[in-house]
Amino acid sequence: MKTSPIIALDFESAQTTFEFLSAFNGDVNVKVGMQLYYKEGPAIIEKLKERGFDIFLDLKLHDIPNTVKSAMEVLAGLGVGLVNVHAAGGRTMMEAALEGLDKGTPSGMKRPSIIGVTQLTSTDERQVQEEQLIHASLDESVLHYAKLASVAGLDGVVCSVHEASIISEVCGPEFLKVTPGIRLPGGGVHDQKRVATPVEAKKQGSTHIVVGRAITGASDPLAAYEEISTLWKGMESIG
Ligand SMILES: O=C(O)c1cc(=O)[nH]c(=O)n1[C@@H]1O[C@H](COP(=O)(O)O)[C@@H](O)[C@H]1O
Repeated sequence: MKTSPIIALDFESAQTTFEFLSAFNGDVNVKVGMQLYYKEGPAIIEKLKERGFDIFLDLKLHDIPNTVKSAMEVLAGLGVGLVNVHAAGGRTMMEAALEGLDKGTPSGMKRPSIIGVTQLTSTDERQVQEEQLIHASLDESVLHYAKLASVAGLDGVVCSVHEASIISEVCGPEFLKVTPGIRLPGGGVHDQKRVATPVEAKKQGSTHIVVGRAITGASDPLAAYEEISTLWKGMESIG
């Protein structure tokens, strides 16, 4: 997947999605999540591919290994660039996901990259301790899941910007660190807990940023995208 920001297409239908995308060209990366995929099904992927977009299909699979393997076998045929699972599903489940992807990728096509969600960016320290009853810090939990994903053979993880640097140190700079929770300085945080700016994301070693409402909710989405993209890419030439 290109390193451009990934726009989260959290829209209710194909119609609103394509109205929004009419201002953008195929150079942007897009993310299709549960809402849009459950509404429109695989057809939305085909339509986005026709427009030339690279696609992150964010369905966050988490089930028994056999079910995840079979589902990944189906998703592998869609021609998306990136898919994900919850790392909390465990090593065997992640290995099964990878096996399903390998099996389902049509010959001549590249296997989609696969990443494990560590701790959602809407999760904070208290929830890890009290709700998940994990007797470790949030950072330790994220790193634990990143190591588990790495051992299972996954290409990377979803994490917040705040854990990207330690994950790079432990799992290597090539290991994907896809970071949502991106906001411009002073932007609304909404339901996110671990947020950061595009500049911070680059400094901390994120390989990709996922941006939804900071772009889709802006009065001028294209201008917001370009501002975020410039901040994100601008750092590349420095660092
Ligand atoms: O896997 C994801 O994409 C994801 C993981 C995570 O930990 N946090 C997270 O926000 N996301 C997704 O990233 C997007 C963030 O949207 P905004 O908060 O509007 O920028 C949403 O589509 C979420 O579903």
